[in-house]
Amino acid sequence: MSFTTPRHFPATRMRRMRRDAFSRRLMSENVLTPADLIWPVFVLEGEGQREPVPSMPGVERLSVDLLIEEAREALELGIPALALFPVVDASLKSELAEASYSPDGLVQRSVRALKEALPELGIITDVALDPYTSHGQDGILDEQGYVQNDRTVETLLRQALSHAEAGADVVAPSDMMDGRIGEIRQVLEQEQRVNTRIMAYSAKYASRYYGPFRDAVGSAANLGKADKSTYQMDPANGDEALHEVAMDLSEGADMVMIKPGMPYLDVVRRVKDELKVPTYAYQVSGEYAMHMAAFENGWLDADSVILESLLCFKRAGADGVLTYFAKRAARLLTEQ
Ligand SMILES: NCc1[nH]cc(CCC(=O)O)c1CC(=O)O
Ligand SMILES: [Mg+2]
Repeated sequence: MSFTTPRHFPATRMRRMRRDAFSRRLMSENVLTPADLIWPVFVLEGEGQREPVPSMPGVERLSVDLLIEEAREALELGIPALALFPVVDASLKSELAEASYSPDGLVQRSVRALKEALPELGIITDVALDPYTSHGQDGILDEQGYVQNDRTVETLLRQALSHAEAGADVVAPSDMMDGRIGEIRQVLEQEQRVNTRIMAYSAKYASRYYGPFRDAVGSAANLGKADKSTYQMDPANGDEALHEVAMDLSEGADMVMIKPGMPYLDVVRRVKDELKVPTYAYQVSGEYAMHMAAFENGWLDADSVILESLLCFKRAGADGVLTYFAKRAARLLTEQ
């Protein structure tokens, strides 16, 4: 018996196709392109304002004039859309979040300015009250501190309509109240806004990976130790995500989202398999912060890990990814 010759030449050697770049490329099942990326951004009042977010190195809050310049680059890199989040001054926060639907609020003004400067760039607005409430919850509280569903939905309707009227292409309710997609859809139809798309944060989990985002928009201090588990989903649950997504679709959502991203890719896969609709995932602030911490320590190679992390969303079935790495990734993809 010779040890230099295998006894059974395998008919299948998986490594044959991996031997050369051409055959690796031919059998590649998924591809990441700039068209898969949505860039979440934080907008500030004022002009010429730029503030770093300490727990998200490389991410800045920008006033809209500077944001337009950054957004122009994103558009040139092939990024289809950005998702806008406001940093609301503490003096405008209240129990009832009235500032959320002001026609001249920061978001509404920023949408108008962005659409005027860059009409082809899709603008997605966040429909939720947490940047506007004095307590940092996504809704309006009763005397016991419980977030009231239907009372909150009334305010979300006004907020969503004010975004649509400012010119938002997509409104994205991230609040997890029941029934809000159907109500928003009905109001948009009534107000002749039939082409305003709804991206529903359908399966949004009560996650601690949102911490750096809450620092960025300044809701962390107001929220304190309170959590959002009476309306956001339990990380233990998967079937429930399908129920949530199916309901939002039946109420009129055009796109659905799973959030957070990387620890929840099984949910993305299940949603895509079962419902076969435009499905997005959010690589959230905590995922960004973890990566950046490792990059800054020299523990992971930034460029290749960023692209790998985003490609894996595609493999899991996502049609697109909201990621703070959007511009960096698009630049890398353009250079490749
Ligand atoms: N409704 C607010 C909202 N919209 C997006 C995020 C998180 C995004 C991120 O962590 O990157 C949150 C935070 C929360 O629910 O507390
Ligand atoms: Mg729901």
